Amino acid sequence: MKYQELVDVYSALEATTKRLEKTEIISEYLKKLDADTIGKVGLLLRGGVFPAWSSEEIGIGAKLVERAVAEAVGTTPAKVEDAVRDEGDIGLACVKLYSNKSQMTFFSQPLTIDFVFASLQKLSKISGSRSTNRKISILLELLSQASATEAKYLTRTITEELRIGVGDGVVRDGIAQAFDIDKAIVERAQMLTNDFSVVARTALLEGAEGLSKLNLTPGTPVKPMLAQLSPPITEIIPEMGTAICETKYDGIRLQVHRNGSQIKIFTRRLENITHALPEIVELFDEYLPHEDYIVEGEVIATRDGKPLPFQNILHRVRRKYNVEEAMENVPLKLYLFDVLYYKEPMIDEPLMKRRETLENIVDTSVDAMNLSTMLVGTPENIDEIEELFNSSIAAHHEGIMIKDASEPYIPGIRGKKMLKYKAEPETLDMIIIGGTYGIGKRGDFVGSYLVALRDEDDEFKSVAYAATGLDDATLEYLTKKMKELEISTKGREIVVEPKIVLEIAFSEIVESPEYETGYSLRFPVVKNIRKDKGPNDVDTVERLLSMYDAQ
Ligand SMILES: Nc1ncnc2c1ncn2[C@@H]1O[C@H](COP(=O)(O)OP(=O)(O)OP(=O)(O)O)[C@@H](O)[C@H]1O
Repeated sequence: MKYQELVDVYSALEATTKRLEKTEIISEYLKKLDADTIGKVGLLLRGGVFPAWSSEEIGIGAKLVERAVAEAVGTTPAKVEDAVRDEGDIGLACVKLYSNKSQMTFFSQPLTIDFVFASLQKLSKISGSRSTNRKISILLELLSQASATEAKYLTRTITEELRIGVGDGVVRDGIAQAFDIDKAIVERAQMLTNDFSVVARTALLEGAEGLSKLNLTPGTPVKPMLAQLSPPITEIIPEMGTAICETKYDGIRLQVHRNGSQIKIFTRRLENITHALPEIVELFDEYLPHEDYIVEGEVIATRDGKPLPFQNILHRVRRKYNVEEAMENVPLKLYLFDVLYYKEPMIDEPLMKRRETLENIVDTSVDAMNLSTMLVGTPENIDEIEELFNSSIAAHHEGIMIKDASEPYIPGIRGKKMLKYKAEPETLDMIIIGGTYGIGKRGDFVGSYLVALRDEDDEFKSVAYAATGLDDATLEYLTKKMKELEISTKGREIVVEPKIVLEIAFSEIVESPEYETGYSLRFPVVKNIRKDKGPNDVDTVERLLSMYDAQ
């Protein structure tokens, strides 16, 4: 199957903002594909060649792509860089450069989806000495055979920014429509496997029945169930009837998988961090049965028995070297709160049953291994729930979680069945898409950051400029990062690739036509750089709107 056909689909998708049209385009295209190709296209439509659960990435920097483009079209990297600055993106720059292409390719064959897919996967595996040359030669093989539009989307895929306004939702709807399957069935299959290649292929070969059979597999991470902000305890508990109320710990959420004798640890972004936490692997090996399981919990860093701020645990997890030393300096403590799989999938069981299973399988006789502190809350013991909240705060934790005891585990959903009740006001995680350099002495620093939220098509929409809450060292760090991610700079305004996530607090959400969301924030303050989060974890415009309605 020719790559150009997929590229025509990309162009059609980019040309419309209407969700139904996008769904129709995808569905019509998918119907034409065989089982092998549809698996690849399932991933390529989302701009990648690895499933969402995989930590593999193409891993090619913008500069290297610019070098390869320069060579492919017979110009200099500086000219390519200029074109990127003028056009605002490597893809559009390619369209311009390829129209003036001086290099002729002899015996050029059309690119196929198979070849593109295999080459992009190969790129991620190259490391070590002379790796740059080997990467360039793979890039050149692709780019010298590419048409202008192929080069546009190839370079965007390689730099991991496809920009066709297609999120998981549209791909899911496209698959559902192509094979006449209920959207909810496709969605569930995607949430459980996190792999559009498996979902698309199964939909084609086995339809709804095959998709319904897909389930969790220990070893493959699943998107976690997320929490909404809780209304007052006195309101929500009568509504839920029976709730499991637990201390909310301020650490990092871990999903721990055992498959045979292998234990793997993933973050909530499905990143494999097993290597950074050897003592946690050991704890699981020793204090849980040697059965296949998927268990979730929060890990916190402690000193003298007291919890340390979240940043400390982040440093532990990010560490690649001197892990042993860090183990001594930052002792970790685990608080397990859910089990998704034990010998068999458990997510459809009510939370109360899952909690009972967890209590039966975890040996908490060692200080580091714990279950989350919990009580069963009902309208009759609201005072005890309030007491749990107070004691959690007094012990320097964040607050409490309030979870409906009768509910299943729904991966990837931020629903009403799992709530958080915190002492601190709510914040939103936003992505930096640009900024403004300061004036005078501060002229070298980006002092004000244009932040954005994710819409339903995974496009970033601006919300506010945040300029408060940063010390000089952080300003310096952010400015350096922004320069690395720079797309263009005009005057004092810089535009960057959306990669850095900031946690922003604010006093109020207000309507504002100046920003793309149509809303803005009063008194935005940067609380943290969320190095543990990426573009996919950025909060949504929908969430902003629901907070606006709530205020
Ligand atoms: N007992 C607990 N049960 C469930 N989650 C817990 C618990 N203690 C701490 N947590 C953490 O709280 C998070 C739930 O809040 P939420 O879904 O809003 O995640 P978040 O976006 O990281 O928000 P926050 O920044 O408030 O933690 C979980 O992902 C988990 O990391």
